[in-house]
This record gives sequence, C-alpha cells and structure tokens, in this order.
Amino acid sequence: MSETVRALIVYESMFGNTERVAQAIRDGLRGSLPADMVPVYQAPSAIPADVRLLVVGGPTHAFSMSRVTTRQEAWKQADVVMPIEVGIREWLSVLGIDTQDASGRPASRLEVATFDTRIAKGRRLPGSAARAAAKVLRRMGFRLTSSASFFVDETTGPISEVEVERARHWGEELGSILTGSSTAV
Ligand SMILES: Cc1cc2nc3c(=O)[nH]c(=O)nc-3n(C[C@H](O)[C@H](O)[C@H](O)COP(=O)(O)O)c2cc1C
Repeated sequence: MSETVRALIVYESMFGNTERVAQAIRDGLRGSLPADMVPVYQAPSAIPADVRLLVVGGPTHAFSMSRVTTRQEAWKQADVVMPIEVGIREWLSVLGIDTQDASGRPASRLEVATFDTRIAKGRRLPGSAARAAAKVLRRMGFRLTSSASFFVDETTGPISEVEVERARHWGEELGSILTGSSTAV
C-alpha cells in the first residue's frame, strides 16, 4: 500500500472509554498503515483526500448515537473528556467529501468502519451507535467495511483490558483488509 494513504479515526467519548478504544484501534491499524485519531469536535468537515479508511465511533446513548440531551445527561453524571456540543451524529450530518484526490482517484475508494461502546449488561439490547452511524454513512454512499461494539462494565466505565485488546485486534483486522492480507473481520 502506498505510504501516502492513511486511516483516520473520528471519535466521541464522554467518560474516556471510547477514547481508549479508539487508541487501541489506532494501535492495531498502525501495523498496516499510518493511522491518526481526532476527537469529533476537532474533526474536519470534509475527509482529506489521503484518507483511505475512515473509522467513526462513539458511545451508545439511548440505543443509538448520542444527542445533545443525552450528552448533557452524561455531563451531569461524571467528568467528561470533551465538549458536549458536538457528537458523531452532528458531525455526520455536516460531513462532506472530496470527490477526487490529487491524482484524480474517485473518493469511492474510501472505506468506512464504525464502532461504539455499550454497557456489558445490555449486550442483548438492540441499540448500537455503531449501527446507527453505519446506516447514515451507507445512505451517504460510503462502503462499509465493518462495525463493532466494545463493552464497558458500567456507564462511566471502566472498560476491561480484554475489550481494549479486542479493539486493538479489530484495528489489526481492518488494516489487513485494506492491505489485502485478509478478507473478513
Ligand atoms: C445518557 C446515557 C444513555 C445511555 N444509553 C445507553 C444505551 O442505550 N445502551 C447502552 O448499552 N449503554 C448506554 N449508555 C452507556 C454508554 O454506552 C457508556 O456510558 C459509554 O459506552 C461509555 O463510553 P464513554 O466513556 O466513551 O462515554 C448510556 C449512557 C448515558 C450517559
């Protein structure tokens, strides 16, 4: 794979658990390609042309992506690690995309993947921010490579090392798919 392409992880986190997962995914991806992570409130509103894989993740709130009201709820519960004004739902709603990179390659080469964190006790509950984000991205015309959920022990965490390791492995697998050394996650 060309060294000029990279992965970009755009993540939202209230209590730091999804941030930890994002770091692990980035570490896993770095075995295959350069990977950066950016908190959603600092994320670009158009995907830079050198990004070959976009990974979007956030906490599951009220069975879906968070809203300002659920982030306010989080803010009342404990210290938060980022501003609550913007989440991945709001970022996706304004996301644009460069249609071509410098060499004229169509943006359809961009792959996307989504992840979320959820409460372990609610494993059987249907709601997932990752699935909700995937639906929005697919509707926008992106090709979805994979979606995954990682589980926190309680609302504010912690997240176990087992789940963090699973996230790192998922990042590795995503990287393998992009570089052609694997076919499925
Ligand atoms: C307002 C609110 C609503 C939540 N709703 C759900 C839910 O529907 N399902 C679930 O599994 N977890 C739910 N949670 C737990 C979050 O998923 C958990 O706080 C999150 O994974 C922690 O990640 P973070 O530290 O990155 O914010 C909710 C948390 C908050 C604060």
